Amino acid sequence: MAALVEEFVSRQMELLKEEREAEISEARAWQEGISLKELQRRGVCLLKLELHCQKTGLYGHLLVTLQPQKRGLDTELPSNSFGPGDIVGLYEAAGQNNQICTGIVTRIASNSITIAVDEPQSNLVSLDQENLYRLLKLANDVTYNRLKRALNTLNHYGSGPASDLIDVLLCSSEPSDASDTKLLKFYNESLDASQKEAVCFSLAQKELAIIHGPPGTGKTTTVVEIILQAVEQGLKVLCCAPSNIAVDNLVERLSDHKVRILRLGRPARLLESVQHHSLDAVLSRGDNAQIVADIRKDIDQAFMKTRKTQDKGERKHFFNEIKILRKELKEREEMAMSETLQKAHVILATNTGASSDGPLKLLPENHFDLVVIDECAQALEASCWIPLLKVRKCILAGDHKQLPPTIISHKAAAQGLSLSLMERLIQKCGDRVVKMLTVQYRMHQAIMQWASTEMYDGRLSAHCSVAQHLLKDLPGVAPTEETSIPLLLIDTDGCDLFELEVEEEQSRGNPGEVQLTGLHIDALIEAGVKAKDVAVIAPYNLQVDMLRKHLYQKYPDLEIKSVDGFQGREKEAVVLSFVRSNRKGEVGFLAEDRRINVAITRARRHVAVICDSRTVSNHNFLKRLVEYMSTHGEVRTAFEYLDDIVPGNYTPKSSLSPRDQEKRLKCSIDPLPKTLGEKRKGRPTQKPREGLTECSLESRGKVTTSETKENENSLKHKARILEFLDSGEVQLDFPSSLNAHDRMLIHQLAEEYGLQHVSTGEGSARHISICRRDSPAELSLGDTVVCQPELIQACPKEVDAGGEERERGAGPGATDLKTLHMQRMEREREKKEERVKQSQEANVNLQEIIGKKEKNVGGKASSKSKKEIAAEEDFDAMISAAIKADNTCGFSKCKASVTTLGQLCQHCNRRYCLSHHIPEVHGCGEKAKANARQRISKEGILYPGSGMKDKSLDPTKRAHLQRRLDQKLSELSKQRKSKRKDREK
Ligand SMILES: Nc1ncnc2c1ncn2[C@@H]1O[C@H](COP(=O)(O)OP(=O)(O)OP(=O)(O)O)[C@@H](O)[C@H]1O
Ligand SMILES: [Zn+2]
Ligand SMILES: [Zn+2]
Repeated sequence: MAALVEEFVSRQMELLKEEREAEISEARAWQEGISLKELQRRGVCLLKLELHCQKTGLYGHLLVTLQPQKRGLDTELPSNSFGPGDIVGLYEAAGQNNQICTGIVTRIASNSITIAVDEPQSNLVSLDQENLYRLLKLANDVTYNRLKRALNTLNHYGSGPASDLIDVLLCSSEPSDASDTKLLKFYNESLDASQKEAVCFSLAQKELAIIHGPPGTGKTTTVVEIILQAVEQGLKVLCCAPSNIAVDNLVERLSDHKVRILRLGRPARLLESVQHHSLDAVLSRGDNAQIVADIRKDIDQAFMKTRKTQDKGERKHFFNEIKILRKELKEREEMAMSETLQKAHVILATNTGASSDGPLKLLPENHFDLVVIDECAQALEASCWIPLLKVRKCILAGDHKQLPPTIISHKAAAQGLSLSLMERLIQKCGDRVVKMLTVQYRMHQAIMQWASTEMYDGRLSAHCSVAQHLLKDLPGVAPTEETSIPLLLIDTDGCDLFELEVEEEQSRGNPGEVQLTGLHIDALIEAGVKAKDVAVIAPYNLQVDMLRKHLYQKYPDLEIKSVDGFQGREKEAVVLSFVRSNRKGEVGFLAEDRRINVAITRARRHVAVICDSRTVSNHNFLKRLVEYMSTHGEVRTAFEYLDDIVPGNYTPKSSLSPRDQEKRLKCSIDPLPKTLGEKRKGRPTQKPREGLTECSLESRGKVTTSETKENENSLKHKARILEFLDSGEVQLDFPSSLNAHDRMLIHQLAEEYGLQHVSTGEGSARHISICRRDSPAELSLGDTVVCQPELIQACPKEVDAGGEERERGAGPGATDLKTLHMQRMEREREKKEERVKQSQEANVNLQEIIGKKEKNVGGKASSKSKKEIAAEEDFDAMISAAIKADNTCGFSKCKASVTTLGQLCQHCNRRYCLSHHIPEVHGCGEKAKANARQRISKEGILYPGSGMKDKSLDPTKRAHLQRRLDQKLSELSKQRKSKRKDREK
């Protein structure tokens, strides 16, 4: 038996040593050969500090408060990573390495930092108001030493309270039979059956009970009930967790009840309900407090005197006085503290905070009856042994299907350091010691179901209060497409939104996904979701940084963090950027299933996953996630957003290799899925790639795209077309500034009304025109290609033979884009049908007029030409999307470029040069006035100019952006070239 313990201890020691060395060498590699200035920049050093004050704190520790040098301009400390509990070295600013003392940070504010100085009694520190000092963060070995001490104690454990427990936890000894469960009166009557069962079970067990609490199942609620019941039974409880936050969480929850609780260590949360129970606060309310305060004052005064006097003898006298005062102080404080500790029903601390070199040394060995460790699956096992050695029984709560403790050394982790006590015991003892909570109170059923199946044996169920809840049910949130679905997959497959390859960087970023994330967040916020209710989660720090840069300014309340930073938290909506997108199919960090589980299960009402399904599907677990999202949620392809994220990320025409161009061309010359009149035949004939595409095709039926903007635009275009039909004019030109989507809308509307439509002009001047079929003019403008009979003949086969013919020419990438495109078109068509139905209902009169027109128009247009034009147009749309800002002025006869200095008229949607952009100049005066009147009466705001809010950029800014864009494009194409070369080598 002793041998088993010894073996366990020596193994743990080895792994901890390994970890400690990794920690130190990481810190060293990081600080070596670096100037003090650079260290300050990295947040681990504070230069040029002056003494603000020194006081005597708890235990007679000297508390030194430092602040930035007043002479300097900064009254604030530079940004830094100092925090309470950090070990620091205090140095004189002059000279390289004269350390005065070490200490622990007790308080840090924006303009001051306080440290508690560890001083040997012989070397009393006295700092000088005139001097300058600096602080350097030191490697903290307090934790390591405490872990080692606990393991050593375990190794030589005699007959203390924990002997039986040690046998159960480490040796072959079986847990004893449980005592009879008593009928309990629950403090919290609303506990569900699985929670009540867990409470009764935990109390009845003799040595060990484990509560497995999957996300949102009320683990803490259950633990609180257990603690209350234990106190009711007269037990003294030591309650621990690996992090200060988790401890504070329990303190807060317990503080609502009539139990005496005491929080050791420094609370991380500043909540009154938490601070109130800290040891300092409790002591300061005690009987002894006044006396102790008096003594401290005496010490401080004696200190002042030592500084004033120059006389050596006198100084020595004062120092002696201080020593005596400190001794008295210490005795009185310990007495008060011991009393306080004895009186408490529940003492809470971090695992390492429960160490016997802290206040707990003041309690007798048998004081505690029960240790409860929350978030046990995230603690190093050695740290659990610190509290465990004090009791005969423990209750462990946590979820080993979420992330294990963070470990720096890969080797140590691989050899078992990341295996938590909880997980190890479940492996060892099995279900006999475990109760799982099975009702969850967080996630929509659809979000939960995935996690339940993948991680929790399908045992979870969603409480009815959350099972169907959606973002749109939140107050102030409008029902939009985004707020009405629990699951959304935005797939970048085939869109070339690759991850960044940063050399010598472990971390990864993906600018395309950053943009997509931004667009989706825009949609959520526009619908009324509050930024503070949204979490943006990425597995890589680089991506987190990039997302912050992109989003914080716009939405400061957004929380953007790594997965690990969100464990234990929840948000109404979660947007996940998976980052990885590469040809090799590497998923790296994502391969940790528990990380993905944590990420997804933070969400209450909505999860959006942005990923490259092709890359991430190389990992089976992720593949199943993608499949789940595809069958149970909505799938969009990033392709649908490309219009909006061009040109920063999308490869423009100019920088494509000829082959790529050809590929693009091929894949985009797909006819639109059989347009009007041939309903439901539009599905692509080619075989979709693997599961995903198939799933997304299946799920497409559920899609109810209703982006309000799109509708608005479509109504606008429709109105214009109706106007045109009424006007008796022959031809209607749409501005070349229209984006690809608008062109598609127009194309569809033209089809709907049996109008001829065609793209005219070259390059940037290209725009779409429509005309009547019966018109004698038949689009006879200059260089316009009308209906292009040659083109139809050039590739009749392609049009007729359908998918197979085209597939031959296009590579796999092309097939994907094609599929995506087909899906989009199918959706467009469905939407259009919906719109037609709506307008039929609402606009009977208008429809009658159109009906007459349509008769005149003569519906039999060449369907081939339609398809051909559509295909050509789609290609055109892609290119124009890539070089969006590219036009000439919309004023007839003006040839000025509007690429950099153009402005879009909101009324006619054309882009004009600076001399023609005023509505009155180019003929939109009336509309502008009407609009302004409307606006003024609606918003009560008067905008300058023609009464329209000018959303366009100011010209200089625009020019600047254009230049940056050009630079970026040429950079990208250079990069691509050099990469290709590398590959060829
Ligand atoms: N029996 C219950 N009836 C109603 N609501 C409950 C019940 N139990 C827990 N909840 C609610 O579920 C939410 C989560 O509870 P709690 O904080 O205890 O969960 P947890 O499991 O500790 O969370 P985590 O998964 O982050 O560890 C809380 O809002 C809580 O009020
Ligand atoms: Zn002009
Ligand atoms: Zn205009």
